[in-house]
Formats: sequence, structure tokens, C-alpha cells
Amino acid sequence: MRSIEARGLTKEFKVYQSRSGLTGAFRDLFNRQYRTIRAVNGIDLTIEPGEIVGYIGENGAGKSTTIKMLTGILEPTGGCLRVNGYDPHREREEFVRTIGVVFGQRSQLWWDIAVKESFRLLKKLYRLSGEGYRQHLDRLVEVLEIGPFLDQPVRKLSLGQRMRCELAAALLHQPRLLFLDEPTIGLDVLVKENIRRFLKQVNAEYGTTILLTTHDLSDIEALCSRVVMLDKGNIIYDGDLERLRTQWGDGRRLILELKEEVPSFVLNEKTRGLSVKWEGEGTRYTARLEKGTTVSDVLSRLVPAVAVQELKIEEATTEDIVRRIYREGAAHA
Ligand SMILES: Nc1ncnc2c1ncn2[C@@H]1O[C@H](COP(=O)(O)OP(=O)(O)OP(=O)(O)O)[C@@H](O)[C@H]1O
Repeated sequence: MRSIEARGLTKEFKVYQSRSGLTGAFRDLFNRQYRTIRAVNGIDLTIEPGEIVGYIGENGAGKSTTIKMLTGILEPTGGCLRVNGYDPHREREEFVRTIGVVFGQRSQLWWDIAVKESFRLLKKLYRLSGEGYRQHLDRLVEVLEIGPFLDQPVRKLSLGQRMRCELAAALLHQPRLLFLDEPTIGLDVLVKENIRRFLKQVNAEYGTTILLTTHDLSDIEALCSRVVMLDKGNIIYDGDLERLRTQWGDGRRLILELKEEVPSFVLNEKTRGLSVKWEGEGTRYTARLEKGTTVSDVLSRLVPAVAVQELKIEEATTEDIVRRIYREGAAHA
């Protein structure tokens, strides 16, 4: 059974539009006008058990709306959806036992009670019992190093401590599929590293499928072999990170320090006809090399005319690549 299978998944929102002025407000009283927003536009998405998939897109692309449909919070307007074999919205009660959810911005733990009391409530909610549960909990407490905070109320924990407790809470019932929405937002580098290591471990040991939404591309680099990129409700890339890099990552940067100041128009002139964008001024320039243009193409034009003191070549980072795809608005798997 597939973890996620969506065909033509669509969500539309009807938004009330108010007319301007007093007459407009008066007319709104009797005849409201609505506008339809198609937040998710007929996407096809299949995720197999054990995959770790990064779900990315700019603000407003439709990520949260998708996750809300996949977790059963929102009912789709159209399309077919099965998650862990269930219809998430219609079979919500049985379905939620098979998933875990961590939203970085919101807590599923009770704010004023001790963490272990929250765990106890969740245990009742999921109807968990027995030695298996005890051992699993002990393991989570040990690996996430949350033992010292179990007696404290959530409101007294730091963000990093709370996130580790959230992860434990989301995994108490050993779900087959884990949804993570911005799990490392606001955390310092060390805590981020620990959380990523833990997630890899959970995935390897229990075969837990993970769908991760994040704006932090280093999460994706550390965890996901596959990325799904959303733009205005449509999937514009679904494939591995490596392919994304090779298809779009030829935008290398050449960083130059010149012996003498040279105006930028000279560099533009010398490299006319090549796909290169110059940034900088005086003696320091960066050449952004676009598709097809190589470092030696640029240097062979420059070196006879301009004295170069030092040069450095930088590969485009995933962040550069993704920004570029967002800007240009398309990518094909
Ligand atoms: N309840 C709602 N009512 C009306 N419009 C909505 C609602 N929820 C989302 N939208 C609209 O749907 C579109 C997609 O929003 P969504 O929150 O899914 O994007 P997102 O990719 O998660 O963005 P972000 O990264 O900012 O969280 C946006 O245009 C948003 O304004």
C-alpha cells in the first residue's frame, strides 16, 4: 500500500469580496460577492512507504493547504486521495492513528501541564498500552534526550526542548507516516542537526515515511532524496535533488578580484554573446554563469584585456537553484 496517492487533488476557497464605499457596503448586505481561489490545482502525487520527501514552494504556493487535505483537516474540492489506504477526511478517526504531525509553529502538547501528562493523555487518546508502548516511549525519551523536561510544563521549555517533545508526541503511536511542517524553524544549528539525525534514524529503523514542508533548504539537503516543488497550486518539479542540481545547477559563480579598477561595461562588452551576468564594481566582480557558459569561456575573453589578481569558482547552492526556479517559474522532472 502506498503512503500517499493523490490524483487531480484540488482545493478551492471561496473568498468574500467587499465592495468599496458606503453604497458598496450596503449592497454587500443583500448580495455578497465571492471570488474563488484555487489553492491546489489538480496535483498528482504518489509517495511510497519509507520515502522522505521535501515539499517546497514560495509563500502562498499551496503547501499548507495540501498538508491540511493529506491530514484530513480540509476536505478536497476535487480529485481522489488515499493516505495510508484511508480517505483522510471521511475516515478521520481511524486514519489519524496511522499518522504523526508536527507543526513547528503550533503545539500539540498541552501548554500548562507537564510533558509526561501530555504523553499520558495522548496514550489514552490513541488507546496505547502494554510493554511495547513503555519500551518505545523509553527509547524516544533516551534518543531525543528529553528525560530532564518530562516533569516541566511545556510553556517553560525552550523552543528546541519543546520541538524534541513534539517529535516524541507525534511518534508515540508509531505512525507509518509523519508530516513535518517547518520542524526546525527558529532552532539553532546544533539542535537542527540533532533533530535531523533523529529523523533519519526513525526513517531507517521503523521505515516511517516522512513528508517535510520547509523553507530551510538545508533540511531538504540533509534529509530528502526527493523534492516536490509547488508553484501557484501546481507541481512544477518532482524528482531527486541530484537531478534538480544537474538540470538547474549549472549557474556557477566566478568571483574575481582585479588588479585595477575596471568599469562594469567593459566586462559586459568583453563577454558579449555569453550567458553571463555581472555584479559588483571597481576591482571586485561576480560573474553568474548561466546555462551553457563555462568558466573558461569567460576567462579566455577576459584575461587578454583585464588583469586578474585572484579568482574563485563557486557552485550554485540548492538555495540558488530553487530561487532561480521560483523566479523563472518552471522546472520539469
Ligand atoms: N482558509 C482559506 N481561505 C481562503 N484562502 C485561503 C485559505 N487558506 C489558504 N488560502 C489561500 O490559498 C493559497 C495557498 O495558501 P497556503 O497557505 O496553502 O500556501 P503555503 O504554500 O502553505 O504558504 P506559506 O509558505 O506562506 O505557508 C494562498 O493564496 C492563500 O491565500
